[in-house]
Amino acid sequence: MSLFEATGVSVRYGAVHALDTVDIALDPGVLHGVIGPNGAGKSTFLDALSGRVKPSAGTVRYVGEDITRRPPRWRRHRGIARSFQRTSVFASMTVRAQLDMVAHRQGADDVAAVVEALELGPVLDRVCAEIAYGTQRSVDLALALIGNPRVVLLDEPCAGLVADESVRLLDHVRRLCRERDVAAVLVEHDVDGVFRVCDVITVLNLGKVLAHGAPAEVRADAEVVRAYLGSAA
Ligand SMILES: Nc1ncnc2c1ncn2[C@@H]1O[C@H](COP(=O)(O)OP(=O)(O)OP(=O)(O)O)[C@@H](O)[C@H]1O
Repeated sequence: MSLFEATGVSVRYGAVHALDTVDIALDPGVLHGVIGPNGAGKSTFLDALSGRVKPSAGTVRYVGEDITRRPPRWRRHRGIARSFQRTSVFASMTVRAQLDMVAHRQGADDVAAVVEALELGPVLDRVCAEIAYGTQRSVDLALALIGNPRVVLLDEPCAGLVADESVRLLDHVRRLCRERDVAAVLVEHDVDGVFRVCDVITVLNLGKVLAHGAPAEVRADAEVVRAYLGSAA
């Protein structure tokens, strides 16, 4: 049994099958990439895993318990954290105030450790609107890591970053996943980054799993190359 398992998860928006019988199994210390073209269902999948949308079919289990109908707040308190595609940072608050606010809500006391891990010490007393966008994305990641979650779901943490900022953030994600023994999902358009840092990759296309496996295996998959990677492979 894996720490976190989704089986046969489907999500419909009216007539649209955003997700069609998708499975995933997450284990501690393993970074699991989810890639696919626009509209493939990646964000919807994270929404279903984090409780933001209710699947029309399928089951989500955490430590063996069926949590399919549990809301996001319940999941966050029990160690399933999510970051969002758009930054969730409050522009007018200092970095420290935001981290403290989330720690208070979670009853957590690990702010100092998270600050150290993401090298946020120098910006702690700065207002978020005034720090570099790349650092704001690190603050986002820090907010998700407070309270020592066992599962972390990351929705495009590198959106809007330049290449070397992306490399740095993904290196952080990989290191934190290993060091903290976190089971992580990384949804990301930076395909090269995903192939570089992830241990296992699921490719979605039109709401279905197109391929699943180790990075080298997925990169060589003819269907994946045809539907998604094209000449970039
Ligand atoms: N709230 C919604 N109402 C109706 N349709 C939706 C809704 N959210 C998503 N969809 C549709 O579901 C499908 C999957 O969308 P989703 O945003 O999950 O894809 P994605 O892979 O995350 O795309 P992107 O890479 O562009 O972020 C798309 O066809 C999208 O138009």
